Amino acid sequence: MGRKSKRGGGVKTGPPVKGEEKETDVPPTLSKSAKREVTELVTQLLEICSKPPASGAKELEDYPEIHGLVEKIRKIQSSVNSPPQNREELFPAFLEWLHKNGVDTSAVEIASFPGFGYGLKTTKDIKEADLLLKIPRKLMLTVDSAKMSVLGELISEDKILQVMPNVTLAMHLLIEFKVADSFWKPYLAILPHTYNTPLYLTPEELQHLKGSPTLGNSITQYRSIARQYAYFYRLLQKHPAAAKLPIKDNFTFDDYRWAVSTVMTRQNLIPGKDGEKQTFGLIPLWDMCNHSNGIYTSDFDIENDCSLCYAQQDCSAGDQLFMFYGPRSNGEFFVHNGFVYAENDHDRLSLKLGISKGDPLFEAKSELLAKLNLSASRSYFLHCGDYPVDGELLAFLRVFCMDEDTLRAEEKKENHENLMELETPLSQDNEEKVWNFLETRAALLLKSYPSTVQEDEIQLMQTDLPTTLQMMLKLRIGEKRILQQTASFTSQRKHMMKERSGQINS
Ligand SMILES: C[S@@+](CC[C@H](N)C(=O)[O-])C[C@H]1O[C@@H](n2cnc3c(N)ncnc32)[C@H](O)[C@@H]1O
Repeated sequence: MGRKSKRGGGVKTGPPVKGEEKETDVPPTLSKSAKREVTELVTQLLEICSKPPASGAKELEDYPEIHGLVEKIRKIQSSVNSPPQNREELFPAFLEWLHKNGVDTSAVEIASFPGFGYGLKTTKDIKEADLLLKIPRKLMLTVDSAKMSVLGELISEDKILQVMPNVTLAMHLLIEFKVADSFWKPYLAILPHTYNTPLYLTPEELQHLKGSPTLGNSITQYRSIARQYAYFYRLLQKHPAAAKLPIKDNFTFDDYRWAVSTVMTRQNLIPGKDGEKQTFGLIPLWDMCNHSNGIYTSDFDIENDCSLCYAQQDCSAGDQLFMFYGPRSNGEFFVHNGFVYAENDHDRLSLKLGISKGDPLFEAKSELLAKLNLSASRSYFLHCGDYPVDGELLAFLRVFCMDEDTLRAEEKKENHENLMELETPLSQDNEEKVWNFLETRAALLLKSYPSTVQEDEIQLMQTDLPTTLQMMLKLRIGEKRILQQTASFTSQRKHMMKERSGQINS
C-alpha cells in the first residue's frame, strides 16, 4: 500500500462533513474480461466461505482451496496494485500536519527500531506518568467519522457495517486512502504498507504452526476476511449507495487485507462522541508506540475530547517509549497484531475442554459450573510462569472429574469458590484424577508439535530467517514451555498430595 497520488491533493484543515464532495485519484482499473473473471472467482469464494465453518482438522481442509481462489484473484488484480512508498520520507509532512492541528510532539520523535518497525523515542528525560501525547479526536479515524464520511450512506443501509465496527473502520480507512484530498492523507501515507498478520502467510508457511492452537485461529481469521472481501466486493458492485465510493471499481483483496490488518494492529477503544458507548478508532502518532509488558497508561479526556498518553516508566532521552497493548497471549498477538513477544508476562495457551454429553452427570455438572460463571464446553487457559493453572481451569477440572457422591455433596454447599482455590482440594481421589488428566493432556499436546523446544531454539539461532518464521518459532517455544511447565506443576501437585496423605515421607 502507500499509493502515490496522481494529483497533489492539498492538506485539508478538518475532517469531512457529510455530503462534502471528494476529490479522488484516477485509479487504474481492470479490463472488462478480467473483471468478469474476478466476479466469478468471488462468487466461488463466497460460496465456500459461507459453508458452516468446519471444526477440528476439517477446518484446515478447505483452507488451501480458499487460499487458492484468493491467489487467483490477487494474480488478476496485481496489475492495479502500485508500488509502496518510503514511509520515512513522509514523516516530516505527517508531523507538520499534527502541528497544524495543535499536537505538541516535543517529547517524542519517530525512529526506526530493529525488530519493531518504527516506534517512538523520547527527546528528553521523562518520569513515569508524565503526559507525553495529547491527540484530539478530530485527527482520529473512528466509526463516528466513518458515518460522517462518503461511506455514511452505505453504513446506514448495510447490516455488517452496522454491527462490525472494525470492518467499518477498515472500509473507512481504505476509502480515505483513495481520496486524493483526504483530511487524513499525511497520516495514511505513513502507515506500513505490509504486515506480518496471518493474512499475508501462505499455507506452506503456516505449516510451521503444526500442533499449535494458533494454526486454527490463523486459518479462521483468513477464512473470515476472505468471506468479508467477497461480500463487500459484491456489495460494492450492486448497492446504489456504493455508486459514489472511490473503491467501487478497484476493490482488491490486497487493499482489503491491508486495511483490515492496519485496523487490527493499530485500533484502540475510545469513548464515542456522545461520551458513552465505546467505539473503535485509529489515533495518529499515538499508534506509533510499540508494545511491552506494563500497565495501561492511556486515558481519554472527555472534556477536551482528546486521548492522553502517559509514560509507563522513567526514561532517558533517546529511549524507546512503549505502551502496554493489553494482557494478550502470543497466539493472540500473532493473529491480531502481527508480532510475537518472547518476554510476554501474559502468555497463555488455550485448551478446548468440554464435559461429554454422554456423561450421566452432564446436566448437574453443567449447572454447578454455571454457578461459577463457567461453561461445560469452552477454551480454558494454561499460563506461563510457575502457576500455569488458574482458578477457572481448576474448578472446571474438579467438576469434570467429580463422581456422583462428591458432586451431590458439593451441590449442598452455599458457595463453590473453594473449587477455584488450589489449596482446598475436594478429596484425594478427585485431586488425583485432576492432575492425572492434565498431565496426560499436556503430554499429548506436546507430542502434537513435530519438533522439540531444543530443536526450535537451534533453528531460531540461524541468521537470516524470515521475520514470520522467527515469530512462529518464538510462538511455538513459548507454547511448549507452558506445556512443560504444566507437566512439572502436575507432578509437583501429585507429589505434595502423596506427602500430605502420608503415602511418602517428606
Ligand atoms: C501500533 S503499531 C506500532 C508502530 C509500528 N511499529 C509501525 O512501524 O508503524 C503495532 C505494530 O508494531 C509492531 N510491534 C509492536 N510492538 C512490538 C513488539 N513488542 N515486538 C515486535 N513488534 C512490535 C508490530 O508490527 C505491530 O503490528
